[in-house]
Amino acid sequence: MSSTIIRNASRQAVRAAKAAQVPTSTRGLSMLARAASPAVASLSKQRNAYPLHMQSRGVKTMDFAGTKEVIYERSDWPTEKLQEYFKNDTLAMIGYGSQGHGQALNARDNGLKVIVGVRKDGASWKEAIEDGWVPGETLFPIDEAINRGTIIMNLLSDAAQSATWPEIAPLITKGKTLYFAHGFSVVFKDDTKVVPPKDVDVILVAPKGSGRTVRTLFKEGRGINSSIAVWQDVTGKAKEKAVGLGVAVGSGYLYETTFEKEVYSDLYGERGVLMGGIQGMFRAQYEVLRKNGHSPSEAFNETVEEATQSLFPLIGQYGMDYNLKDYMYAACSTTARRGALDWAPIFEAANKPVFEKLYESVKNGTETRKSLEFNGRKTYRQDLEKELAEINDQEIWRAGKTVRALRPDAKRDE
Ligand SMILES: NC(=O)C1=CN([C@@H]2O[C@H](COP(=O)(O)OP(=O)(O)OC[C@H]3O[C@@H](n4cnc5c(N)ncnc54)[C@H](OP(=O)(O)O)[C@@H]3O)[C@@H](O)[C@H]2O)C=CC1
Ligand SMILES: CC[C@](O)(C(C)=O)C(=O)O
Ligand SMILES: [Mg+2]
Ligand SMILES: [Mg+2]
Repeated sequence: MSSTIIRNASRQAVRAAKAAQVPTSTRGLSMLARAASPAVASLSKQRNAYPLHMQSRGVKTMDFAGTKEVIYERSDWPTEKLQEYFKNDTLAMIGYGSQGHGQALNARDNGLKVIVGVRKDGASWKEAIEDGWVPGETLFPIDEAINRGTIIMNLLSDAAQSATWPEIAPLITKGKTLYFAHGFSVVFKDDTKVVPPKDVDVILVAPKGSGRTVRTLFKEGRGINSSIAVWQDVTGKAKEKAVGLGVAVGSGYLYETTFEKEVYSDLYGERGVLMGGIQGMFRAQYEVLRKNGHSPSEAFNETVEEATQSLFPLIGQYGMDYNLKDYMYAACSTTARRGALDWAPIFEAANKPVFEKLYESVKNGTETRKSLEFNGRKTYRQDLEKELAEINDQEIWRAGKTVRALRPDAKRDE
């Protein structure tokens, strides 16, 4: 059974490598094979089952649809090397939201010295204690954590990074490293006023997934993909540190970018297909079905449930590769294929102007200013919760709750 899975994944990886014009003997196969089959990834972890040619061997240049890019892999940074490299460092995780939590716990589990810094009266302080951080030992108020740290990981909310900068900036003294998970604060410095001191390395590791996923993938022995970038390299080691820290916080592989490219693409993606776009598209389709007399369950199933349970995972595993039997199009009927091929360009044309507008709004700082204003309010948590509760209360998501409860594997605590 396992050898069949590996053989199939290997074939898929070879095909994918050919499509990407990468020689099949290169080290990219491990990543391609893992993308092709999570089953193989888990088998590999359990039994070290990868054939040699599929094992990952670190930094490499790969061909992404005709463009060569450098990527870094966890295999270049085994735990012993991480621990040795950062043996004189204290990672001060400032902020304990979704990312702070995931990255701090992963780095701690990788054997690095990590402390957490958050405000004492906030929700994060309590959450950190629940996760085993000890006040006075590994959990401190923000200023004290920065004083104790050598690598200052500023993972406060983007708005809080701006609001707290006047107090934080003087504490970022020569010899420390300033680390972000987003390009927001320094790229939009005219709005945020975050200008790092000239004598410290400034780096970024931006996981391309939620902090919760950063943690769960790490615990499963897998790894998120992250972007890395350098804003300021004083020591000549900034990039190396970024890669090492990227691995320490749970990345499986890392792509090199710039602070600007990271923040533009990130703000754009989350407002677009990843969150805002998909939410809007789901709702529009659902509402039209309902207006035409379809029941809530039918409208939900045909819009969200089938997408998340069946078709999107196929895209995740195989993309749209027509060579593979299980890719999304091949797995659907010829009737569906015909209709989808006809309608895809119509949706593309309708959406393109919206995406153009969105990109412009990101690049000219409008999105940043809105975020700073809203998330900078004292009442930001309550204000957000109120709006999110309104979404929860929309019929589509109430119907979804019942649909999910019917899944045979459903957790019954919703
Ligand atoms: N969420 C994600 O998965 C991703 C996030 N990022 C980036 O990582 C960084 C952190 O994001 P995320 O983890 O989502 O955290 P949030 O944006 O949810 O921020 C939460 C943290 O900010 C603190 N905070 C908020 N306001 C203040 C304030 N005025 N003073 C002091 N502390 C404050 C909160 O503390 P308290 O509990 O005390 O309010 C909490 O610890 C951001 O740069 C974000 O863009 C990057 C990739 C993905
Ligand atoms: C998609 C949202 C995100 O950009 C992320 C999880 O990557 C974020 O800012 O949370
Ligand atoms: Mg993101
Ligand atoms: Mg983001």
